[in-house]
Amino acid sequence: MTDREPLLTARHLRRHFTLPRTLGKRGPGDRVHAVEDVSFDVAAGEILAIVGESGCGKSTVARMLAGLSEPTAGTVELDGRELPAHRDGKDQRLVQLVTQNPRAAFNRRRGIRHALHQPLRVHGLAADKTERERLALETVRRVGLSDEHLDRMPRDLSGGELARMVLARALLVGPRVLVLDEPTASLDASVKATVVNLLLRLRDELGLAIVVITHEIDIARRLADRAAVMYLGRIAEIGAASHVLHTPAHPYARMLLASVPEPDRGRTGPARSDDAVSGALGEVPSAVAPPPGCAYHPRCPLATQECRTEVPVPRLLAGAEVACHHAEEAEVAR
Ligand SMILES: Nc1ncnc2c1ncn2[C@@H]1O[C@H](COP(=O)(O)OP(=O)(O)OP(=O)(O)O)[C@@H](O)[C@H]1O
Repeated sequence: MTDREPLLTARHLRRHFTLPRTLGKRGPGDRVHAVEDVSFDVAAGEILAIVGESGCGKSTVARMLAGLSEPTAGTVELDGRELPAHRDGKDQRLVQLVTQNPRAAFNRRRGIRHALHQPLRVHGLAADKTERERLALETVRRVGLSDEHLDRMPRDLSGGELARMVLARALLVGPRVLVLDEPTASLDASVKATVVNLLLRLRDELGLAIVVITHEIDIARRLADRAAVMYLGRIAEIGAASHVLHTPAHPYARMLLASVPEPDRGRTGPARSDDAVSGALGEVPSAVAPPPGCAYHPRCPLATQECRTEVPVPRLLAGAEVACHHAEEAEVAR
């Protein structure tokens, strides 16, 4: 892994949301700290999974990577070049975000052919209709669908076919990075497996850098080369997926993985809902007033005075970067 060349780099990303005024008065807690100082990189031909409970900031990171949400601070770079927060033209095409609900991604009144020709037209990527059709056909075949799927309406496609079609539409414009927000959440187990295999193939065939946002630990384990665990807007632990998703050092990552039920630990079981995982873990503090020091300290069995006041700086430990003052003790306790 030493010769990994970063393709996409997130540097000190931060995103705060100012809540609307209520009763004409602003209190001290009027800002949601959705993302706080998040840094990572992804190489070409690599899949990074970002996992964590609902509300930890995963989707906000995804939107900033794709240029759909302006960072409060920090930058997104591609091949060492900073991408503008508001993107157009080629910059817009390079990082493609595919969001959770594939059915909502298509205009239900227009056919699939129109949905696939449209981005080619908008970005001026084909000389004429014949060229658009050729590129559309090539791409639907790449995702394992056939020519006749182009003639259908979105309502005529199954959930799995739609999930593959949204990927086709994202691929059409020639991205170097795919950001997938919960790509398998709405699918049943056998279709999940098809999508996982497709993503692994696309990573290898096209050399894409892929960021997968998911609360399904089992899916992350099957897909990811590297993984990051987020908690209340920050990365708790990041490193090789074989380490982070199996034997993490951060006490939060360990608790998150321990909460994954038995079926999820197998290969084919249904994923557990995010709410169910959160219930097992106890209550997450509010992102409006995150705890000082290590945000996890109120729930952490290893917390000391230092944790209550000092934000832990990520440290390299046994193959992963761990943001915990007591990561070594957690390692020993395993
Ligand atoms: N537009 C917004 N305005 C105000 N708060 C927001 C906005 N978008 C997100 N948030 C808040 O930011 C925090 C992070 O949200 P985000 O959707 O990124 O988390 P997530 O980990 O993707 O959760 P989920 O899996 O439930 O989507 C949450 O507290 C959320 O309520």
